[in-house]
Amino acid sequence: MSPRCRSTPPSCGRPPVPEQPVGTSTGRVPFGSRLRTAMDSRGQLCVGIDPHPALLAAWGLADDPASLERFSLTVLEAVGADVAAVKPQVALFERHGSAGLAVLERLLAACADAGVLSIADAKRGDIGSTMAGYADAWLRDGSALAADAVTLSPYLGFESLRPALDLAAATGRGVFVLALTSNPEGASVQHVGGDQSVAARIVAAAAAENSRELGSPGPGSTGLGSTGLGSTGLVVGATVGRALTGLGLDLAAAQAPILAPGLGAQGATGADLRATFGPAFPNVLATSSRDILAAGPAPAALRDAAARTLAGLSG
Ligand SMILES: O=C(O)c1cc(=O)[nH]c(=O)n1[C@@H]1O[C@H](COP(=O)(O)O)[C@@H](O)[C@H]1O
Repeated sequence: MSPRCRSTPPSCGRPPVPEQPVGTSTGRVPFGSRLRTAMDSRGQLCVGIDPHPALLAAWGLADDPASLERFSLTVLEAVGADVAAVKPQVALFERHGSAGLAVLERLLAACADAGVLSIADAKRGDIGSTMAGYADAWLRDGSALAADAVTLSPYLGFESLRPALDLAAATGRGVFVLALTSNPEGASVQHVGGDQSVAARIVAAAAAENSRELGSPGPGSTGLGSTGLGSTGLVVGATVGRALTGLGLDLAAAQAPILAPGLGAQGATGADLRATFGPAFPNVLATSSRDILAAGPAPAALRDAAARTLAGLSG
C-alpha cells in the first residue's frame, strides 16, 4: 500500500466508509450497515483480488511473495477508494505458504487503512469446535487475518457455522454463506430437494439470523429502507439465472447482503444481474476479479475497468 493511501485515506479520492453509531460489543457498526453505507455511496461493486499465476505473468511479475504483494497493493491502491469492497481470494495467497499469508495480513491491514471493506474469500466450514478456530482467525479483533467479512461453506450444516455467526455479530463483522454458487457443478448439491432445496434452507437460515439482528421485515418488504441489511450474507452467483425463481428463493425478504460472483470472466453481465435478482438487486454486491485484473498493471487502466463494470450494473 502506498504511503499516500495508508497515512491520508481521504486524499485517495472518496472518504473512507464512516464508522457510525455503536451497534456491537466492540463498538463497531454492524457489517450489514457498513456495507449498506458503502454501496449507497460507492455503488454495488466489489473487486476481487485474485493473484492467479497467469495474471502475475501477464503483469510482468514473478510467481513469488514479493510479486504477490506488489500485485495486491497495486489493485488496492487503484480501486480501493472507489468501490464498496475488495475480496482477496485466500487460496491464491495460501499457495505461497506462510510468506503468502503474511502478504494477505498486510493487505487486510492496508484495506482497513484505506477505508475500504475487506471480504476474505476463504470459504471456511467445519464441525463447530473447529469452526471456532476459523472464526477466531478471520473475525476476531486483534487477529492478524481479521477481515470485515469472510465467506463460509455450509456443507456441514448451517448451524455448524455458529461460532463464526456469533463472533461476527459480537465484533461488527459479517459472513457470506454459500447458497447458490456460480459454478455449474453447484446445482448437483444446492438444487436438491425441490421446493425444500438445500439452497432454500440456507437462505431461510440466513434470513432468520438477519431477523434476529434487525427485526422481521414487514409483509411485502424488500428488506430495504429503515431495516437495512443484516450481517449474515449469502453467496448467489450472477450466473444462476432462472434457478433462483425455479427454486422459489425469496432473497429480498432475507435482508441479506448478496455477494454475486460470475461477472465478466464467468460470462454474466450487469443486465443478467438485474434480471436474475429483480427486487433483491439493491442488496447485491456484484464481484468481479479476472475481468478487471486483466486490465492491469497500470492503476488508471484498473480504475477504468472497475468504473466500466460498475456502470454496467446500472444498465
Ligand atoms: O465466494 C465466492 O466469492 C465465489 C463463489 C462462487 O459461487 N463463485 C465464485 O466464482 N466465487 C469467487 O469469486 C471469484 C470469481 O472470480 P472471476 O471469475 O475471476 O471474476 C473467485 O475468487 C471465486 O472463488
